[in-house]
Amino acid sequence: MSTTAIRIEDVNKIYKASDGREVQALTHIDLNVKKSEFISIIGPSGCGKSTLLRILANLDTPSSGSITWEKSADNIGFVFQDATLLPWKTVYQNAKFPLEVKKIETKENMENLDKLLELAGLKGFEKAYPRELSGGMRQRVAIVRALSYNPDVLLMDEPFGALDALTRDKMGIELLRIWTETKKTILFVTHSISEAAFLSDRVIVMSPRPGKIDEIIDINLPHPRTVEMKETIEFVNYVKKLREVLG
Ligand SMILES: Nc1ncnc2c1ncn2[C@@H]1O[C@H](COP(=O)(O)OP(=O)(O)OP(=O)(O)O)[C@@H](O)[C@H]1O
Repeated sequence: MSTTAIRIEDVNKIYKASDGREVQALTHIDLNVKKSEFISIIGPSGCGKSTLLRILANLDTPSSGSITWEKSADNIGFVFQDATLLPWKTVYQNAKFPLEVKKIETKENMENLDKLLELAGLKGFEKAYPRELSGGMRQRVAIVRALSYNPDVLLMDEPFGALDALTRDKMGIELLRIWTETKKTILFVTHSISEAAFLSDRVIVMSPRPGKIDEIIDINLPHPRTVEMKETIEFVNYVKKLREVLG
């Protein structure tokens, strides 16, 4: 039986806009995220996807409701749309930066970092600088960096949004490979219905603001997932269903 990694209960978020107006960004969000589950979150612009991720990352607080972590709320990795690498540091230095900051450059962590760089196809590029990398490679460094301290949960906010369609497809496959190897719990925000269907165990569909969960769709496609699967009736039907729910 799968255990719960994060329990989100009746989370609401109201922002105070600069003109004094109140903006209800999230309303009654209830969700049990299972351990090692891949969840995507889709919904129209402004429905609160990033807000939910920011609250989970402890970068913001809910106005009401609660979030309960199976382990520690500190044990999370965050990947944003832009890789946000430090331009003056090499691939290796960027990837190990959190270990340096947290002062946990142990033998085990350094070995794990080497494994992750290999898994992400970055072996041989350790000494390269971000400006010498493609967008996809930069994003892979950001993913390795987020995984370097072995977080249980990875929060990803449109991580492939700035990539071209082909690179984006490849990155999806890479991410699934890393996910299968590392068994992380992943929450993944995307604007792409097809990407959500392809990557996920479950897709959370949110309604327009004030964001609430409209529907949760289980994606029962086998693993490992391949690009060819996108041509199957099952996959096309999932995409159709998600599009219908989004309205
Ligand atoms: N710091 C803030 N102060 C006031 N309002 C905010 C703040 N952050 C977000 N909002 C509002 O909350 C709502 C949800 O924003 P959020 O960025 O979470 O949406 P989103 O679904 O991630 O959007 P997108 O898909 O466009 O990235 C929006 O109406 C936004 O204007």
